[in-house]
Amino acid sequence: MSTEPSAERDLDGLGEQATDGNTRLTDISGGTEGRSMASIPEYYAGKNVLITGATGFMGKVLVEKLLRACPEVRALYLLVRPKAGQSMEQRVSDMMTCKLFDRVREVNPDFHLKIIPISSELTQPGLAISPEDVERLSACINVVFHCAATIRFDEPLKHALQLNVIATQQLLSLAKQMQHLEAFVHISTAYANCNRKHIDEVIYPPPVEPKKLIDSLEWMDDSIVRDITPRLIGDRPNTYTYTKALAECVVQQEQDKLNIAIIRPSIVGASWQEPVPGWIDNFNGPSGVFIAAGKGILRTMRANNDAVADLVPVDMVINLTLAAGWYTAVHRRKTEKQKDERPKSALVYNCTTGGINPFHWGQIEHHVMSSFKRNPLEQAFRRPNANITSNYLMNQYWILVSHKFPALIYDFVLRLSGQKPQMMRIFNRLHKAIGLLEYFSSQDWEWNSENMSMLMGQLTPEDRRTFNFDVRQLNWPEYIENYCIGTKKYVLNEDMSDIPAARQHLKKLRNIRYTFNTLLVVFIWRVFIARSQMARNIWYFVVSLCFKFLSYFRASSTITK
Ligand SMILES: CCCCCCCCCCCCCCCC(=O)SCCNC(=O)CCNC(=O)[C@H](O)C(C)(C)COP(=O)(O)OP(=O)(O)OC[C@H]1O[C@@H](n2cnc3c(N)ncnc32)[C@H](O)[C@@H]1OP(=O)(O)O
Ligand SMILES: NC(=O)C1=CN([C@@H]2O[C@H](COP(=O)(O)OP(=O)(O)OC[C@H]3O[C@@H](n4cnc5c(N)ncnc54)[C@H](OP(=O)(O)O)[C@@H]3O)[C@@H](O)[C@H]2O)C=CC1
Repeated sequence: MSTEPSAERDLDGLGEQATDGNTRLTDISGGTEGRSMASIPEYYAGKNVLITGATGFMGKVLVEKLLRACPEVRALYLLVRPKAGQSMEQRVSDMMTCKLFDRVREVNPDFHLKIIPISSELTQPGLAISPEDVERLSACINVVFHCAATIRFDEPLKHALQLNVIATQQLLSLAKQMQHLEAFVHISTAYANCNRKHIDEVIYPPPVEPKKLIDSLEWMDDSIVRDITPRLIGDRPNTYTYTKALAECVVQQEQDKLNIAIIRPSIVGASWQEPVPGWIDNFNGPSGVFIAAGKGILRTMRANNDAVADLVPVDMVINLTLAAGWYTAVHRRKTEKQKDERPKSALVYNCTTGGINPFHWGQIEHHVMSSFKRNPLEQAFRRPNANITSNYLMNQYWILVSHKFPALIYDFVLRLSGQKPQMMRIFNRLHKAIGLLEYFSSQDWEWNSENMSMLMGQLTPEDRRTFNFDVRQLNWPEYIENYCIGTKKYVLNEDMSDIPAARQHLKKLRNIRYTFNTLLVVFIWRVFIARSQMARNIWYFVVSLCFKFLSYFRASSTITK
């Protein structure tokens, strides 16, 4: 149960209203309401759903799962912006041809008819939605899933604030105009409060009142904002976690007007089972690190072997999100009797694995390496052999020896053959990226995830299977193997039939390394031993010592026989 001391029973006994205004689920598995509720697919049948961030990693999985597992859903309205010379219609139709949608395409080839793209640029006033579309959405939307955000760790504060906080505020205003809205589900991050070691399923007081910050940054130019950013974000590592914390506060401010759920996933990784094991489409978080290690580029990284790696598969996060949407709407919808009641306060779901089924960075390293040795990536730079260490000096040493030195040699060879040097540039980008991730891999956090467990207790056995987010069932070695294969298949678009050739390539690299090491020894021998009398004397001394030891052990083993 919650660690917060002052909680009083909620009206229907299903939740606890704490004095901080946050609500936590109590044990309701025996409650009658859960049993009388419609199942998840029944609930979404005939509903109009609005999704932001649908072109992103999690948004795509959400759209796919909703279409596949809730085939009676009426329509999905996706807020999408035109990008890179493509219209929003073109982007959405490209998205639907992606492999991710193969399964739903098999079952319902006309699934695209349920998708209605709405042009929207979230950083613009009114989200740049046309008045006709606003009217349309206000009249028909029943559930909102807000996934859009900038997840870049190095985003300038003004932009991160604009997208993660102000856009959320504007979406909430739009939601308040929706006459038939039953649930508003906001996707946050488990790291929004990473300045704390123990994180409950509550919304913590924000580092600053969002409105005050928005007003003050409005008149400042970018260079001033850049200068004061470190002071503002304080003990948070980046503008991403800082603005996501502010966004939670903005959402909380509307909790008396809307039925709200907040989902806080930790590090979202490739899919566990659905629609296919290992589906992933980006380099964010650990995926880029795994690929760099699999390519043999990354050899060292600062991480704590014993710290919990709080990875959570994307399909589990989406299953929880859909279940939370259902629960928020069904449990919190005002009944005839409760017509005048205000919605209850927002429920927060920490969607994490570490407290229930922990796995550590050291184990991840081991399984990633062995998986890429079994299923190598094409054209690896070196044989995969990355080591993580929490020792700063050790890491710096290996960066010099295993990153910079080989990059220099490689670029030298490229220059000699008339090509443009590139390896040092790649390493510089890699160092920047892993530098931003190290904060998360060098320490661990404790999340209370009771609302997640309690929500599971509310599902029918059938829903529990279809919308499975039981992280106890995760078999980590198998998951990591599929994750690595997924990066190969879906991010790098490599063919699995090329694995024998990739293995041959690794053998070639191993032979090159043996040859290189032998040549190095011969070189050292020639330069230092063969040319200097003192080095020769030391060498003979060491060799004779070895012989003496050897004959001593031989003699002692003969005596014992
Ligand atoms: C074995 C060892 C085990 C230990 C393993 C430890 C792992 C320890 C993980 C901790 C993880 C914590 C996660 C916190 C949990 C959250 O809350 S989730 C939010 C997670 N957010 C992120 O991960 C975002 C982090 N990324 C960034 O902030 C920025 O991308 C970086 C790292 C600053 C790099 O910025 P940049 O230099 O501007 O580069 P960017 O344009 O992003 O991409 C670089 C290149 O990557 C490629 N690329 C990037 N994205 C894509 C894409 N979607 N498709 C194709 N190519 C792409 C492209 O080649 C691109 O280059 P070009 O397009 O220019 O040719
Ligand atoms: N990935 C992770 O590990 C984690 C993610 N989260 C949260 O989950 C949510 C989804 O993350 P994820 O899917 O990984 O992120 P992605 O970066 O993959 O997707 C972000 C989405 O937001 C949209 N978007 C960004 N800027 C705008 C804009 N100005 N106007 C309209 N749409 C915009 C993007 O659209 P476009 O395609 O046009 O750029 C894209 O659809 C986020 O809220 C994130 O904070 C939480 C914890 C971990």
